[in-house]
Amino acid sequence: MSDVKATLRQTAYAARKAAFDARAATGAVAAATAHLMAEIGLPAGRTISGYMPIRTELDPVPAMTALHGLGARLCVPVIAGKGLPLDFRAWTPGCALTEGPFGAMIPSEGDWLTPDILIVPLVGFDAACNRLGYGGGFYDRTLARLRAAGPVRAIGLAFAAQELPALPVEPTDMALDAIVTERGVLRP
Ligand SMILES: Nc1nc2c(c(=O)[nH]1)N(C=O)[C@@H](CNc1ccc(C(=O)N[C@@H](CCC(=O)O)C(=O)O)cc1)CN2
Ligand SMILES: Nc1ncnc2c1ncn2[C@@H]1O[C@H](COP(=O)(O)OP(=O)(O)OP(=O)(O)O)[C@@H](O)[C@H]1O
Repeated sequence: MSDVKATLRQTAYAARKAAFDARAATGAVAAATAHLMAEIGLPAGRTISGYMPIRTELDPVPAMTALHGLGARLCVPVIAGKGLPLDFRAWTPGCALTEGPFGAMIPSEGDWLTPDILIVPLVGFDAACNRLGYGGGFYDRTLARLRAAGPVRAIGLAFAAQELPALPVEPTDMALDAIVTERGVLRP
């Protein structure tokens, strides 16, 4: 299973890099941001997790900045430890950041929040909204914990080129509620 996923990861990385490199010409980030804002709906009073992009991930910061301006509380993931769910620390536009594990920036200080909407980074996805990440299982553990506690919406954000044929699904894999790309919104 992990071999199959590793091969799929390589395919999705290459596709993501090509889409990332072309993003200024395609306008993919602005288009995906607009679809994401529409999918989220009214942000006031919500606690929404975004992420600080690493490598060639689609940049969610324009959407996070807009959502903050519309009255949402924003937060970003912080790795608590191997095999543990993610924690989420409050983020505001321009807040002080330090480098966390794997190169993702994390807020230097701030409250720990529990998101009710998650904007989820990913390497690859399929038409059923299954998600392939970097292989740490962090979002699977996090979504399992959050969904056990109450309703949450997990929205993947990706370039359309990151779509793969049907992914192998393990019992611990948590599907997303929707995936937003520059082409629109995909639902399972
Ligand atoms: N922007 C962003 N922030 C995020 C995540 C993410 O996917 N994107 N995460 C989502 O979970 C967490 C970070 N998780 C990560 C887990 C593994 C690797 C990684 O590069 N893994 C290596 C293989 C494993 C290793 O070297 O030990 C790799 O892919 O080469 C990166 C991030 C929290 N913050
Ligand atoms: N809720 C869970 N409890 C225990 N182990 C889990 C859980 N969720 C995932 N795992 C384990 O984590 C490992 C990595 O999972 P997977 O390959 O699906 O990660 P990923 O979704 O690609 O990574 P990430 O979410 O960090 O980006 C697997 O061995 C899986 O069994």
